[in-house]
Amino acid sequence: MGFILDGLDVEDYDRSYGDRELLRRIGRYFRPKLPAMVLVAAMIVLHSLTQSAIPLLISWGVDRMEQGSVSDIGWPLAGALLGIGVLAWVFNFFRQWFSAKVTGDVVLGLRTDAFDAVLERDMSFYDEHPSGKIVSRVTSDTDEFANVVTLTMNLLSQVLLVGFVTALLFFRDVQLALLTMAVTPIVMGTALAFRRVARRTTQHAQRSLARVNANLQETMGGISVAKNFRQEATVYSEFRPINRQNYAVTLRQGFVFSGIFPVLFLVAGLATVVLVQVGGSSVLGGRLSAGDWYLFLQAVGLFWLPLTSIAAFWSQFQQGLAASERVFALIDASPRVVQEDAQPVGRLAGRIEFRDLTFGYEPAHPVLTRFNLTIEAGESVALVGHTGAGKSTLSKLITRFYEYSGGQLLIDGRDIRSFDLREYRRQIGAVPQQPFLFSGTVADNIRYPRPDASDEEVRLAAMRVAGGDWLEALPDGLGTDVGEHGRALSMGQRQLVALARLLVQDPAIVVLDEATASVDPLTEAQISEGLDVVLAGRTSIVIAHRLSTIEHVDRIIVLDHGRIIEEGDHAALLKAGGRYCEVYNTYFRHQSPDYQPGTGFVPVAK
Ligand SMILES: Nc1ncnc2c1ncn2[C@@H]1O[C@H](COP(=O)(O)OP(=O)(O)OP(=O)(O)O)[C@@H](O)[C@H]1O
Repeated sequence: MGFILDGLDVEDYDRSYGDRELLRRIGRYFRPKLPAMVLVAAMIVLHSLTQSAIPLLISWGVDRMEQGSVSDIGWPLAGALLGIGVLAWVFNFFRQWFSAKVTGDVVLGLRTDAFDAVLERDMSFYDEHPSGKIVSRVTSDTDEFANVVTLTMNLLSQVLLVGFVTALLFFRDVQLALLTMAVTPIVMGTALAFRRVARRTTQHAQRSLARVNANLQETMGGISVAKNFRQEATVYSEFRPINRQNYAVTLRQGFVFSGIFPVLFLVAGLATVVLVQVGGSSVLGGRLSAGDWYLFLQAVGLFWLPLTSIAAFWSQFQQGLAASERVFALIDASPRVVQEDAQPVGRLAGRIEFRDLTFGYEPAHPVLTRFNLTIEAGESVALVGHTGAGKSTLSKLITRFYEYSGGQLLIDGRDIRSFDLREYRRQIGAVPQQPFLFSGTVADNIRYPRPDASDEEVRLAAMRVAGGDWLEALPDGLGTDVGEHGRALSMGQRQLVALARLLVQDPAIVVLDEATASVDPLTEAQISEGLDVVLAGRTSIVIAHRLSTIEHVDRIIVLDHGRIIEEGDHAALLKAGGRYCEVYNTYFRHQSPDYQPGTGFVPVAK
């Protein structure tokens, strides 16, 4: 069992809602659909009425035949049955049509809300939860919920049918009707007992599907790395147990679910046997007409099927509730980045001050402790330090992707928590090491931060980056399709697009993680030139990987284990012979144009 359930634990944002709370939430999505639902209800009533009229008509026919007048009623009876059959078909058609519309609209609403929630989540959420699992909540879980909505509509119709048939049975013969009813609690009781186990196995199945999705998503994302390192076998061996687990869990779910029907049908079959026996002797004893007996057997047939599906419905209903619970948990996941106010931001000058700031991805392991740093408006700062020193962490706090636990982060002297977050982020230009491009053209990507930017603005922005020479290397210039994730462009070209995109955004503060990937000297020169233009007049924090950057910034900050251990400009720091020289020797020395292997070390004072 251990293996089967490994890794299927709840996510930390999962929560349990009471059934009533869940139904109330679901009800909110149905409320706007009330008129369509009234129509569906009307169609359900009419359909159930016509369906229960059929055995009634036939039983009347049987009684008449018994009295020897078959030729009188043969054709009218056949005509009436055909008419009622056609009516039942029409009512059913409209019921299905309207209920498909209601279901579609409700799922549309739920999925939109789930997607909005996904967009709203903090970056920390994405660090902690694999994107495949999140995708699974937005897709499979909302689908699961849709199934339940359809089922609920069917159930309503079946409840009505059972209601009509029960009334009919009591009307014809109270004793036989009571006998039929006696079995009902057994059927319902079996279904209720089944309810718990069904819900649990379903949750496991949903979680294991989410694991499969997460694994697939990661594999697709890193397929080039896997192929590069010839790790296909490892990827496969990681996927195999997850896939096997999904198989085992789904099989178990199937086993549990398929268990209920044979049990319910057995109970129903035994009850029918009793009714045939008791009803048959009543007919022979003259207490019941052959038509009534026929009606009973037909009605019982009509009665059991809905009853068993009502009972089985419980488990499927639970399945849908579990799915909706997961979607609501995603929608309700509480944000960690909390703004205390939503003050208008205005145009920022860009002064940044970390004041006694404490932060850790996990509270128990702070990355920054009482950290202090002031960056003046318009200043360019390079962050250097060994891996894990805390460089990206500083940029993630400025972009407000993460919440800090102590101290203050002030922008232009104002608490970052007091800003309208959307407005604030519009003035922060963040460029990751590998700029992400969306499918579309180069122009679409440059326009991304401001969709209303004119073609001319886009062209000017592109021209300002290295004089626009880089566009000549693209087959269709600005109209070139960048492919999925920008794969049709070289890494250097993607960086140039990202720089032009920043110019269109026109942020007050730029946070840039320089690419480590080497590009050809021409593109390198174009990127350097582009950077000069983009960073001019803005506060810039560059996680520096290029020698040309550290040589040109106003100030270099050397970080180590979340502390500033040195700061100053390139020349002064080299002269000081401190920790900066170590970093220089490790990361930048070989980028010098006069570099010869094994030379260019700067002495480090002991
Ligand atoms: N999402 C995360 N969850 C948990 N810990 C993290 C996360 N991101 C970074 N850390 C930890 O925080 C510390 C600082 O990491 P950070 O990414 O800021 O370093 P860095 O100086 O930018 O390193 P690099 O040059 O390798 O990008 C490291 O110990 C790292 O392991």
